[in-house]
Amino acid sequence: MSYKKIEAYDEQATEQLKGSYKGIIQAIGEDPEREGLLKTPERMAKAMQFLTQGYQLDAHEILNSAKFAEDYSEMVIVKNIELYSMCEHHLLPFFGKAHIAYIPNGYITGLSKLARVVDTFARRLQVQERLTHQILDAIQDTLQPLGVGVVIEAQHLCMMMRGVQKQNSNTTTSAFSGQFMKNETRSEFLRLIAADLS
Ligand SMILES: Nc1nc2c(ncn2[C@@H]2O[C@H](COP(=O)(O)OP(=O)(O)OP(=O)(O)O)[C@@H](O)[C@H]2O)c(=O)[nH]1
Ligand SMILES: [Zn+2]
Repeated sequence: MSYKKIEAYDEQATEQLKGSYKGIIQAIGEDPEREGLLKTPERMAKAMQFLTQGYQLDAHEILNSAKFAEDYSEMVIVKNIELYSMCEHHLLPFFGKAHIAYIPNGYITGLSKLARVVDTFARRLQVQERLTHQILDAIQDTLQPLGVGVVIEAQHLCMMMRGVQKQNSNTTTSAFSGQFMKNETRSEFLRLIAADLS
């Protein structure tokens, strides 16, 4: 596998994040020197690097690493790909499911690579709309299929734990290209994932 995976944490980033998180712990009135919190800045530093590892990943490389010539031109759908991301406004998680479809045009990709592309863009500071488009663009640019459809449904903790405090709101975003601009193709995709949409 040629693309980069996070296997070791960056020492400089870890040190910088540790210092910042210690400051945050102090600023909220806690004592970073008490036993339970001693290792917390380091844990947080590593957790944050894990949650933002998408910046180290290249979606084009991922898709190209398993791009196969294949004479299949029906819709390929991978649905219910779970995702965890972080809203760029509050750095609180949003999480849900992505559904991806494409119609090959001479090339297919490894199915797991579609899920990896979701993680590549989800593990960054995001808004759901941009996440949806970035996934679509990466697949469209790399495989140049006849069309791509991406639907994401997610719940945003910044709307649940704080702020407006709505526990049941679900946000759905979608992006379509090529054949999916046609009503018939788009409807087929939406019908095939409908059972999983809430
Ligand atoms: N469009 C979009 N908005 C988002 C996303 N994640 C969070 N938000 C919203 O970003 C907005 C930021 O609004 P601001 O008024 O600047 O922030 P705020 O004062 O914390 O807003 P409240 O959440 O309403 O308390 C909020 O309405 C959030 O619900 C996202 O993925 N897409
Ligand atoms: Zn937010």
